Formats: sequence, C-alpha cells, structure tokens
Amino acid sequence: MTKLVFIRHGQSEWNLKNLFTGWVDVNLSEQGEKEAKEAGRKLKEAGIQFDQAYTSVLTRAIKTLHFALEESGQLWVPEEKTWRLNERHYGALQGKNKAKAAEKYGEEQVHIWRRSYDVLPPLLSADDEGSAAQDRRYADLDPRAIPGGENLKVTLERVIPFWEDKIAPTLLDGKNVIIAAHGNSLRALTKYIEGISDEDIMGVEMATGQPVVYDLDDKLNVVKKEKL
Ligand SMILES: O=C(O)[C@@H](CO)OP(=O)(O)O
Repeated sequence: MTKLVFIRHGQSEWNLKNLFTGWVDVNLSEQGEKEAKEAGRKLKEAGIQFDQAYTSVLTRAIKTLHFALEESGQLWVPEEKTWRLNERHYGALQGKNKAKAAEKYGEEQVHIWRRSYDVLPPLLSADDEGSAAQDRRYADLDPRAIPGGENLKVTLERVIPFWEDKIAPTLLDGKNVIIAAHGNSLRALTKYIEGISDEDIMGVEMATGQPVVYDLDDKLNVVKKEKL
C-alpha cells in the first residue's frame, strides 16, 4: 500500500483578490502561508512520510510544498518541478476579476469557463503581453506546446503523460508521493485516478492548503481517500 497526497497551494494573492490566475506566477498570501504550514502539521500528526515530491513551476505551489515539508520535518525529500503540473492556463481571462467577468458576460458563461470540461477560455496569442512564450522557464518547451488557454480536458492531456512517466512508476516502486499543485491540475489528476465522468468533475473542488490522502494498492487503485 502506498500513500499519495495531493495538496492545492495555500491561498494566493490573486485568490484573495478573486482574479483569474492560471499561469501567472503570483505569491502566496499571508493566509496561504499559514494554510501551507498547517497542512505540514497535519501531515506530521498523521505520521505520513514521503519519498518523493512533485510540484509545478509556479511559486505558490513550490512554496506550499516547502512550507508543508518543512513543517513536517521532511524538507530533504527529493522534488521535481514540471510545467505539466501547472494550473490550467486561463488565456485572456488571466488577471481579470471573476466577479466583474460575471457581471459582464453573465454568471453562467463564467461558470462554463471555470468548470466545464471542454470549453476553452478566450485565448492569448504568443506575442500578447503575459504569454508564457516570453517566459524563460518555458524556454525548453516546443513552442507549439505552450498554451494560449486551456480547458480541463487539455490540462488533463498534459498532466497525464507526467503521471504515466514519473509519478505512477514511483508509486509502483512502493514510494510515498506528495504532489503540490493547483486546483485544476489536481482536479484533472483526481478525475483520472478516481475515474470521474466529464459531467461529475464539474462539481469537484479542491480546497486551498488541504491535504488529500489516498491509499493505493499495488495496481494504483484507490483503496481509501481522506481529507486532512
Ligand atoms: O484562477 C485560477 O487559476 C483558478 C484557481 O484559483 O481559478 P478557478 O478555481 O476559477 O478555476
């Protein structure tokens, strides 16, 4: 039996301001730091020991991982960062206020952009200001893989190759894994490992800074799921 823990980053500065964030690299808020440390204390209390950590290339997830590991006395655990665990890219919505967008485009349209499985947000092009194509951390990516905006389906399609190549083999090796990532990259992984339908995933939410602990059998079937 191996343990797999998901943790969505603690509250970010843009969660606090209610802005669409996606690939914009914002920091944790003060509250977010507290949530990440509290998550670490809960992991310690539960006695969960990790062998490997994975996170995105975004500050809010990396710092959440570090606070949680430090607080649980496991800051030494090997970690790998990948763009594949990034938040879903919110395209031209990034930086816009979610409540103002609902006033302008209607609640329903905004809900569809936020939670539908396969509707894309308005896209950014590579030469638009704020495009990831201009960000050095994505320099090694095929420019065609740099998104201008993603729905959950596209997010899942770029998260799963990393699951198959790295995370699943580590778990199959009997190692306990923590993944510190984002609301939508973790919803994609949740959908995949729990076999949730395209419709039902619309109702699945991830709380900031709350560890979700899975016990997996030797075929990586979920035996138990618990939120700390
Ligand atoms: O703005 C975002 O990047 C995400 C997570 O904060 O928002 P939502 O929950 O609306 O998908």
